[in-house]
Amino acid sequence: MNTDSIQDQLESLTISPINVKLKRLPRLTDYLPGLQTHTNPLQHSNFYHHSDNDGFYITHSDVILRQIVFDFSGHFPSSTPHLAYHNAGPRKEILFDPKQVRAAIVTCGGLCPGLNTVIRELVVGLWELYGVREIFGIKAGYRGFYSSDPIPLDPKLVHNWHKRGGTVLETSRGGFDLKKIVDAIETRGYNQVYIIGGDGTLRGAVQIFNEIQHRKLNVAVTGIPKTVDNDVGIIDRSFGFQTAVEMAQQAISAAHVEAESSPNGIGLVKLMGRNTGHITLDATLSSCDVDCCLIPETDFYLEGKGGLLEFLDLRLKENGHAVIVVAEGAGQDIIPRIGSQKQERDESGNLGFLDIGAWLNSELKKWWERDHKGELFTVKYIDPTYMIRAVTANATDNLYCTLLAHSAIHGIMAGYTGFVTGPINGNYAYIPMDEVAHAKSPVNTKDHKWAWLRSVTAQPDFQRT
Ligand SMILES: Nc1ncnc2c1ncn2[C@@H]1O[C@H](COP(=O)(O)OP(=O)(O)O)[C@@H](O)[C@H]1O
Ligand SMILES: O=P(O)(O)OC[C@H]1O[C@](O)(COP(=O)(O)O)[C@@H](O)[C@@H]1O
Ligand SMILES: [Mg+2]
Repeated sequence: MNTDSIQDQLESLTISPINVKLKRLPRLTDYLPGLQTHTNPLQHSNFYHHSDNDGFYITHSDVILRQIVFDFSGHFPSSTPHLAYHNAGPRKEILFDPKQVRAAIVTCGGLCPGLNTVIRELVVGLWELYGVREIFGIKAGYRGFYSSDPIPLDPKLVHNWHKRGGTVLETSRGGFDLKKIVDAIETRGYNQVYIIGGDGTLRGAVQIFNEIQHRKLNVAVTGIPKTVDNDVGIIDRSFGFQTAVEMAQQAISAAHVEAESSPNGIGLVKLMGRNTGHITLDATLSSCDVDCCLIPETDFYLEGKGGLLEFLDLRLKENGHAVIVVAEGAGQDIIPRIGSQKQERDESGNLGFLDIGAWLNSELKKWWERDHKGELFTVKYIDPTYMIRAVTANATDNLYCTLLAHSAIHGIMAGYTGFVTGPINGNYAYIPMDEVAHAKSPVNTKDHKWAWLRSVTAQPDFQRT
């Protein structure tokens, strides 16, 4: 169909009913049917003006479609159901009496810019929007539930936390003991649990939620997805990611300056990215200084036709310098392991990596010595690791963290449980927690963005012919 006829067709298109499948969210009333409802205290707030039909309150029938891009040339609407999620936001009726709420907040896993903003906004939101007065911080990750006393939190205490990197509550890996955690939740009398963490944390949160249901406790659990690597699926992107990309760019700029300022200079930057190359990819695309971007989602090799060394040889001849950016999880298969060297795991069970940056640095030097002995050459290796995540969130991420925190509060107050809040197509949605805990988000090397990267760098595709 040509463009004009599609235009004509769209001008008068009637869409027949779309086949939508709404992702059901667990609610406390699923297993505690007698719970009383309360009017949302925002109804009496001086700051929020709302009437019944101004759209301020979100109803259970307000949904967000997962897929918003369609092919109108005959495939829409299809018989395959379109997934939909509940829209986040305040509900007119809530399932908690704010005076009875005892909220617990915990941060788990690695750091990410914006953690303190989420904590701050959970505290301020619970306190100011709903009038909750019992809010507790759990120290140092999951183990804090059973191994230390909680920290009472209030808006005064947290007022400037968004200006600090890291997490004031502290975090840790490992220490997940389901029975001890749920026992502690029960004994301490928490009835709202806010768990901020990545895929591992969310898998633990699903178990906590299941155990709470099993014990029929009046406790709602929500997850707030945190990952500097942006490797959690379904949501548009994770908080802190943009900030990390900005920081990564500083390292790339420095590598570029160093490389440009030496004959045959190579700038080599290693960035975070355990299983995904999102930070590396976005930092490369936004810097425009990178000659080759290496990520875990695609293999690469050094020697021979179409390899990295041949490519660098050409770039150095053409430009006199080159910049390589590599994600920490890339190239793990090509680094030789010494003897019985095993891949170690951290306390959470995540595989440790061989150092791709240090290995490339040494291989590049060996290559030059072998093939270009006597010619000037330098590699400047920059490994900013923790510098890209141990910073405060930028303005965009701060705003994002605030909306996430408030959305999580509204959802829990409405009696939803076992859910995660996150943006889908730019709108905040409530998503079943077990779905997010298992959804990955690799870089798609078949899509337009990766093709764009390849066109910007003109790097090899590393497909051996
Ligand atoms: N499959 C799992 N089941 C229960 N708890 C888990 C699981 N995976 C990780 N955890 C716990 O979640 C916390 C954070 O996990 P980790 O993988 O370190 O970070 P992240 O949540 O950022 O992925 C740790 O306390 C860890 O013990
Ligand atoms: O903090 P650690 O244990 O040194 O871990 C570093 C890892 O943490 C990350 O920043 C993020 O990992 P998580 O999302 O699992 O917390 C990875 O990019 C990196 O490999
Ligand atoms: Mg993880």
